[in-house]
Amino acid sequence: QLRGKGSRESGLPPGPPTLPIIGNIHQFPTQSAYLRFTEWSKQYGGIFSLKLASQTIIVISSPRLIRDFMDKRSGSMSDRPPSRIVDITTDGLSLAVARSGPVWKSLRRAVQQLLTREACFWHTPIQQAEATQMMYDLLKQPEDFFDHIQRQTFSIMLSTVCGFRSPRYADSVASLFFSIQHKWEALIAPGAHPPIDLIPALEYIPGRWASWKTITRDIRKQQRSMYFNLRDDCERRIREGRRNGCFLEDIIDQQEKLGLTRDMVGYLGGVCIEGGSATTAAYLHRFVLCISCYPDVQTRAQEEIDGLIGFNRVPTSQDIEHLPYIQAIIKEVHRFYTSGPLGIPHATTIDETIDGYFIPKGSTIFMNIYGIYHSEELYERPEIFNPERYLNSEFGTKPNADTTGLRSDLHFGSGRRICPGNHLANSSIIMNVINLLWGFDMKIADAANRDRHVPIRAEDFTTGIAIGPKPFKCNIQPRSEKHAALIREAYAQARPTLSIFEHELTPSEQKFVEDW
Ligand code: HEM
Repeated sequence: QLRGKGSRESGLPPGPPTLPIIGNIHQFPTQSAYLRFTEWSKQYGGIFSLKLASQTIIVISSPRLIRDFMDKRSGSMSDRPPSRIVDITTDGLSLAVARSGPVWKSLRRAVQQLLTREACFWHTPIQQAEATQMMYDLLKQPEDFFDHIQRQTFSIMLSTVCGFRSPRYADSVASLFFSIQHKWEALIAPGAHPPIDLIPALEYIPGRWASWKTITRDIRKQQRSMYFNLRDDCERRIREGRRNGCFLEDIIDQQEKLGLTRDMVGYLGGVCIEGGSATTAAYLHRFVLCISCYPDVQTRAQEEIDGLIGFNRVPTSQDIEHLPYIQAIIKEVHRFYTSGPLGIPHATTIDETIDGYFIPKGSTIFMNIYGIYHSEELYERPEIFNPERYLNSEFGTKPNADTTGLRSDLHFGSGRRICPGNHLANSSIIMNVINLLWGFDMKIADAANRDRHVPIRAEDFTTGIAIGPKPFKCNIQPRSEKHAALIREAYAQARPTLSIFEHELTPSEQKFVEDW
């Protein structure tokens, strides 16, 4: 039975040499797999394979192959790899990591109602009001910018999905959510836990020698408690005749038609909050990092925005149409260090061939977004944060680069699994980027790094499926007293919109809102 195990079958794409039985297990990175995958892609090309015992892994780092294989043949490319850890934690009910099949289909159909471009239009007022509170938070406690960003992205999702908000970060449901989410993402990242899917016997090792068991059990308990409580609150409000038009109310109304169980409804709310909070927060953290480490970019962006808006009003997201350099910054932050460098892995449901290679049914497919965004064949000095590249060409690529298949939203994934939250994410990003550049000067607080261009250092980033910078210090100050006054005024005007979602605040949150 063991004969041939671990070796690369003929017809598979090339890849690093394998060892008998284990294949490439010994070389598989336990963290930041995107960096190793990118090195291998330089050696083995736009498609390469790895063997983890009998399991086949395919890594695609070519935009053309992503288009031809993952987008065009999405029907057979939209499964997720089986994962015992995911099953134990979520019972297979978490949309983002669920296997394709009737459960995923029902969940995906339901989530799309919340996230169409038209539906997102209705979420704009709360997004705008939350972005305004964040500017106000930064006036009051600039040193806590990292938490203010997380609070904001979480609170937007909580309001749209569950109909109430989280006005502060410390000791709140927002901070609890992020602590669970960071553990969850780190647990399911490629290579982060023992290979129990390949060696099922590992599951029988007693818990005291297998820390993943305790972590998995804790995350399951914490996620279910949070997500099911949010669902229960919503059901209670419906029973008491106190609807407020949130997404979960619609879902509960249509539960039968959509084929959802109560557990699925709970996980649906939870996965929207998961999908929308950490990724967008990580983007904004990266934005602040890049913009504060590249002061010349910040100055140029502020000149552009001052020329359009001046100092007599706060910006709105519609201004973005007239701000080409800031549009370029938004794209460059995605390219420079994308939130999900390998996306979420897909899996094939039938045997496939591509470019003459054989891809067996059940292969795990990684889309190496980081590798594409850092390809020297596509980008001039990809390791430098340089928004100007997007003023010179649509995709920011160098002259004569082969851009076949490249698209500007690769960071949202591919095919039928493509991120359904892209419209919501884009509008939050635009609002916050414009606000921050208009209202604040951002400088990296570490004297050694000030005014020096940041290198990309993986060790400064979290590890997990979605990554962002680890907490860092940044001096954030309003650009003038006039800006600060306009922010205070805008916050006062945003209060009525925010208060629509404040019907269930705890007494201490209520006091916070009154005193803030
Ligand atoms: C900057 C922000 C965001 C980034 C970079 C991002 C990126 C991604 C990526 C790469 C995937 C995997 C796609 C694939 O498998 O091919 C994904 C899936 C998903 N995202 Fe996002 N996302 C963001 C914001 C959001 C928001 C605001 C929501 C709102 C609810 C959301 C909800 C989801 C869900 C539910 C899935 C799973 C889809 C499925 O498996 O069918 N994301 N996202």
